[in-house]
Amino acid sequence: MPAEPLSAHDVEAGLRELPGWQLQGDRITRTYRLPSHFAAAGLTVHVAQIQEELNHHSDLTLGYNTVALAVHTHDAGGAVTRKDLTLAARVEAVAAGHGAK
Ligand SMILES: C[C@H](O)[C@H](O)[C@H]1CNC2=NC(N)=NC(=O)C2=N1
Repeated sequence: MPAEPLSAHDVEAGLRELPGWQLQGDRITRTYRLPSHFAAAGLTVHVAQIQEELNHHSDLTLGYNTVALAVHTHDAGGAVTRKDLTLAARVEAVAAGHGAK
């Protein structure tokens, strides 16, 4: 079933439950800071695993000690959908375990 675009109100409500996530343009975004490059690489792999499980993929960027995500739903014309908020929540649930701030 195609994901439906969320209203601006629903996006804002969803982001209130996701500390550090924000709406930038037509994507929700978050940059995590990690204690080391290796920890950042580990979180990147973990996020990739979650994304494959959900079949929903962010633009995922590994920096020196950062992991940045930017996501919207291509199948919804680039709008933010529930799938994006679900991915964000799944990443939030594991990030601290990698030492992410
Ligand atoms: C065919 C495959 O199911 C689709 O292309 C999936 C893959 N990952 C995706 N990721 C995102 N962000 N949006 C999508 O619409 C999407 N669709």
